[in-house]
Amino acid sequence: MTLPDTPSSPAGTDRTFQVDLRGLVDLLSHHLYSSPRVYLRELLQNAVDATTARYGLEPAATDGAFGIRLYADGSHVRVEDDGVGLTEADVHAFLSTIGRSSKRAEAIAEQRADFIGQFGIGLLSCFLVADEIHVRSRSARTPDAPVVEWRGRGDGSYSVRTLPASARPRPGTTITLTPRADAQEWTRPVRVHALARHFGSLLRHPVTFDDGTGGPGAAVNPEPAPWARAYPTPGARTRALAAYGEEVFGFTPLDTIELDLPAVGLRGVACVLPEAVPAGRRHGHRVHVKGMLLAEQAEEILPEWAFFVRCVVDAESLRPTASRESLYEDDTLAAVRDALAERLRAWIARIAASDPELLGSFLRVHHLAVKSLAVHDDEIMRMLLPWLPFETTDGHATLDEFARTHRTVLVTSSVEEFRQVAAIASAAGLGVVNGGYTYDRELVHRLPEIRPEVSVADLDPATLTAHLDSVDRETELAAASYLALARDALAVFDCDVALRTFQPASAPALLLDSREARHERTRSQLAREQQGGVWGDILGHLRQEAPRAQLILNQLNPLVRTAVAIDEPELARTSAEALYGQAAMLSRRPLRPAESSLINRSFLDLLAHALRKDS
Ligand SMILES: Nc1ncnc2c1ncn2[C@@H]1O[C@H](COP(=O)(O)OP(=O)(O)OP(=O)(O)O)[C@@H](O)[C@H]1O
Repeated sequence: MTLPDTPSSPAGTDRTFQVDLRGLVDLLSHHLYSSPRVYLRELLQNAVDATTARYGLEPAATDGAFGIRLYADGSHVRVEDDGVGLTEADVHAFLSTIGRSSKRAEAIAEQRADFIGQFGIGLLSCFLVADEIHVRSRSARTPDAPVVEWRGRGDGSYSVRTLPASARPRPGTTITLTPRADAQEWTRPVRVHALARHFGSLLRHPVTFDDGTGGPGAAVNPEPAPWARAYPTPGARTRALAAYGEEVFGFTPLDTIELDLPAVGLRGVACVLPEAVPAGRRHGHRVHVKGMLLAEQAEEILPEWAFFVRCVVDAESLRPTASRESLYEDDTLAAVRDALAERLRAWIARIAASDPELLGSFLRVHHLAVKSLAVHDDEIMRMLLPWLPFETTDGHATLDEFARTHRTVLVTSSVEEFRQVAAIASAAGLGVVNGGYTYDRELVHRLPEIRPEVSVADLDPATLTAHLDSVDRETELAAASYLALARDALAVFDCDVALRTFQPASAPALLLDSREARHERTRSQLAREQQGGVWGDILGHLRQEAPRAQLILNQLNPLVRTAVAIDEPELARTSAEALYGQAAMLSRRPLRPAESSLINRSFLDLLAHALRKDS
């Protein structure tokens, strides 16, 4: 491919980047901001920063001397502040230069941390709802500078003119937007008011809203944040925080935990969820920075295990990203996350020590979260392990209750193993805990650390078989030929067959089939299928001495007694297959195709036999 000849400029001529403003606004709206509504947050944020700068300039000014007024009458949206204002030079430098921000200027470097903005792009978000931004400003830093008017348009053009002092008698800035017809949704008075409340309810400078109908402006942030107010009693404080949590999140918290990290100027409240959430599903938290709502779904301020709370926090020193909808993952954020996690642990420790009723309700709902925490946290494990509920052969019980009746606690490694053995183990007087759920087995094994008198062991099929009573020699001999037939019929499943007595007598058979045994069977089956091939050799070499599955027939069961006495070989075989099928179904593990067809076949054979007998 040849490039067309283009008139080339002499080497080394410097040119200036051209910015396609429409393209840039499109980029912001589709990739940076989640919705056009952020225009109002950016306008408010600029007004707040300007007001903060004005207080910096006039530290003696009384609280509330400088405010922010918001108007929306359906045709215009206007934000007016008593902030530091702009001179004509400022307007050229900051308003007309994308990416430049007065808040990064060296002169105010020490104040930079006081501002929310820093990127110099926020104002562009106004183009999401309007084609033109109109700014009229008067500088408080240079009081005799003329009033300056700037009009910036979405096509990238702008104009600046100066006006006499009477055009804006006091320092500050007024920004007016004339919304496009397609943006009415975001600029209607009711919506503007709602957005102002949404983003600005915790702002520290007074903000009012006026819908142009002539009434007095409504306060957007009439009260300080609930944690910053004074209350007559600690109870009143707790109730107010819970009511705030309910207003923000829509649920009545089980409890509230006040958060206060002076080092980063963070305050807020964590609301304990009254209902369980699926493990690992993290809930977003509301993060305000310097009062401005930044993120509604921030996950990063708490560790993963803290999914039992939702927080509202307001921080001075967290850094927003450019979209201002999430936080920079920096050292401060990591330190905040650790410190907040510590607060939650302290709350758990406090209720564990002093509020058993609350602890009970908390663990009923959030035991999964606590288990995931206890696995990595020795202190929480020691404090709470005795109180945590587990599925056991005595039903749902805390480990403390369970260990009182079972000095040896057996634990299964899977839910299905527990299902297989629970009824029989419990009838044999064994105490078994279902260790198949996430964290449970690991936690049960740590019980002796806090209850040294208790021992914990893994329950394997052999342990259980050892607890089942053998039958007497005579019975064993009488059943020998049936057992041999049954072993032969079930050899394809690598399953041994034995006769024992165990309770409950209503259970005809028990299939002890550990996960390792099943893996081993799958492996040897593959090795057989691949015989001679490379894979067959490899799999053949991997043969392990894994336990075989065991079908244990219950001599106490009337059906089994009849079966072992059958002298018709075909029927005996079918009955063994049927007993295996029923025991496999009872274990509730997924059946293999060969097992399903065995169940079908044995059912039909037995049916045919029964019908033949009747006819
Ligand atoms: N209400 C205002 N009063 C005074 N100056 C303002 C006002 N609004 C905007 N400015 C000036 O315009 C500049 C650009 O504003 P813009 O919102 O685009 O960026 P920013 O606030 O500096 O940073 P960010 O992109 O993080 O919001 C500001 O740095 C500030 O100098």
